[in-house]
Amino acid sequence: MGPILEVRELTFRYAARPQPAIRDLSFALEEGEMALMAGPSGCGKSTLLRALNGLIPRSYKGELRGTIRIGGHDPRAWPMARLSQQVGTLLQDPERQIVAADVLHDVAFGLENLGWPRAKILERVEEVLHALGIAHLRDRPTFQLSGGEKQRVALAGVLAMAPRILLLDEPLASLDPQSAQEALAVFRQLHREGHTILLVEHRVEDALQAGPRRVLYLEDGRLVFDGDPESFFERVDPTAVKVPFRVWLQRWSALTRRPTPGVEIPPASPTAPPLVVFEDVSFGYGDGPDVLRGIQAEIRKGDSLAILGPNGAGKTTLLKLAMGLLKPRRGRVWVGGKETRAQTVASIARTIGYVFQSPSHMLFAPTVWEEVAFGPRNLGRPPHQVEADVRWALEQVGLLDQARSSPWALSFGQQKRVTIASVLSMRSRILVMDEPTAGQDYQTCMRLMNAIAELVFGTAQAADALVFITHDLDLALSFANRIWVMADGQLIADGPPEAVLSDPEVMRRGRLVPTSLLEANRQYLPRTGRFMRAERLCAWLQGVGSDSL
Ligand SMILES: Nc1ncnc2c1ncn2[C@@H]1O[C@H](COP(=O)(O)OP(=O)(O)OP(=O)(O)O)[C@@H](O)[C@H]1O
Ligand SMILES: Nc1ncnc2c1ncn2[C@@H]1O[C@H](COP(=O)(O)OP(=O)(O)OP(=O)(O)O)[C@@H](O)[C@H]1O
Repeated sequence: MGPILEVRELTFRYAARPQPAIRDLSFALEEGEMALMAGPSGCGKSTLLRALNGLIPRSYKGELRGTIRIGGHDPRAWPMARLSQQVGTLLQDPERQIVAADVLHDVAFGLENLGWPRAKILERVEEVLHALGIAHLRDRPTFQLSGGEKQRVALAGVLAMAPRILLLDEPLASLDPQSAQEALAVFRQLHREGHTILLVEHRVEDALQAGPRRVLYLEDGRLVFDGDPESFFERVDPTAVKVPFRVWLQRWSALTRRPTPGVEIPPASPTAPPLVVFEDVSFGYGDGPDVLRGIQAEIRKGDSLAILGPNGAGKTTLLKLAMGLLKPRRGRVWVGGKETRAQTVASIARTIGYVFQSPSHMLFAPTVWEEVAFGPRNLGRPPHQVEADVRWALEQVGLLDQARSSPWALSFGQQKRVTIASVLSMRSRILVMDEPTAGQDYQTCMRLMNAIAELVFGTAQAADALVFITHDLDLALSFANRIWVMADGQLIADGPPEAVLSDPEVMRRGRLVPTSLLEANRQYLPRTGRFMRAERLCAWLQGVGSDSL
C-alpha cells in the first residue's frame, strides 16, 4: 500500500499575487504517521493545508500545479463531503471555524452532516468535550466564549469526526499551558489509534511532546528540511525557531549570527505614578455570574506587565474594562486619573492603544496601508505625519512590503501584525495587547517584542507602559518586569517574574507549566539574580565558564 497522503511538485500562486505561496513541494505521509510542520510566518503552511483539504481551489482562487493524492486518489475529483470525511482540518482562526450558536451543536455539526443517530452524536460529543477538558462549556453560547475556549471547541468539532487524516493549523496558539498539554495528550492518543496527523505549530518545543518523529520545515514556500527532531535541532537556527534550552546552549558558541541583544528592561517600580487603577472591581456579562471578582491593582509607568492565567480566567475582560469597552458591576476603573465611566471609549483610546485577540475583529480597510492609517487620521494628524506614522509602524512589524496588499490576502501571523501596526501608528502612551505573538514564529516574535519594549525603555521614551496577555511563559520571563496571574476571575499573583514564576501554588492555580528556559532560569537564579531570555542566559553561562554548567 502506498502513502495515505502525498504531494508531488506542488506549486500554488494566489490570483492576487505575482509569486507562488508554495513551490515544488514534495513529501508523503504514511498511514498513522505524525509530522510536525514549522516555518516562518507567511512561508506557506496554511496554504499547503488548504490545498490538501480542498479549500484550494474551491474557496481560494489561483494557479495550482503538481499532484495531490489521498489514499492514492486525486481528491480534487471528489465532492467536498467525501473529502471532509477523510481529511479534518482545524483552521488557524477559530472565529472562522465555529458555525453553531452553542457549543453542543457546534461540536455535533459534522456528525449531524454525516447522518449519525442522535444518541450516538451526544455520546461522542461528551467524550470529546471531556478529553479536551471543556465539558462545562457544553451548553454555552459560542459567541460568549473566551479565545482559548473557542479554540478548544473548534478542535473538539474536528476531533469528533475522527477523520483518518488530521490537519491541525496551530491548535495550541491560544491555549493556556496546561490545556496545551491536554490537547497534546489527545493528539498522542489519536496517533496511537492510527490517525495520520500533520501538526502545524510555531510552539515547536511543546508540539514535539505529542511525539512526532518527523519535522517538516518550510521557508519561503519551499520544503527545506524533512527529518527527525534530533537532526532538526542539529541544523536549526535557534534564533529562528523556539527550541528547548539545551539546544540553545549546544548551538550557542557555534552561532555566527548572534541575535541583537535588545533593549534592557529595568525592574518595575512600585512607587511609579499609576496610569490605570482597578479599585475593587467586579464584573459579569449581562445578568450572568461575576467573571471578575474584587480586582485591586494598578498599572504604573515603566511597567512591562504580562498577564497570564487559564483560558476563561478573565484576562481579556479585565483589559476591556481598562479600555472602557465594559463598565464594572462594582468598584471603579481609573485611566489617566479619571473614571472610565466618565470617559468615552474614544477618549480612552487616545491614551491606551489596544490590540484585540483575534485579527478578524479589527481588520476592515481595503489595504494594509489604509488599515494602519485609520487611527492617526482619526486623531486629526496632518497627512505628512500620518504617512510617517504608518511607515514607521509597518517597519516595526516587518510589513512595509505588504502595504498595498489587502489585509485579507495575508497569512494569519501577518494579519495579527497588521493589527499591532494599526495600534502602534497611533503612538499611544500605554500599549495593551491581547496575545500579540500568538501565531508568530519565534524570530518575528522576538523582533516584535523588542521593538515594542524599545518604545517604553528606549531613549525616546515613546510610551509609558506595556501590557500583554500571553500563554507563553518564555515571552513573559523575557519581556516582562511584572507578572499578574489571574485565575477564576481573581488576581492571584502580582510581582516580578522571578517571584511569581517560582511559586508552585501560583503555577498550579494558573495552569502554568514550566518551560525548559524557565527551569534553567530557576536553576541559575541564585547566581544570576534575575530571569533572562535564552540568548542572555547562554551568554551569561558562557561567561561564568562551562565547569559550572
Ligand atoms: N487569501 C490569500 N490571498 C493572497 N495571498 C495570500 C492569501 N493567504 C495567504 N497569502 C500569502 O501567501 C503566503 C503564504 O501564506 P500562508 O498563510 O500559507 O503562510 P503561513 O506559513 O501559514 O503563515 P502564518 O504562520 O503567519 O500563519 C504569504 O505571503 C501570504 O501573504
Ligand atoms: N460576551 C460574553 N458573554 C458572556 N460571557 C462571556 C463573554 N465573553 C467572555 N465571557 C466569559 O467570561 C469569562 C472570561 O473570559 P475572558 O475572555 O476574559 O477570558 P480570558 O482569560 O481572556 O481567556 P483566554 O485565555 O481563553 O483568552 C469566560 O468564562 C468567558 O466564557
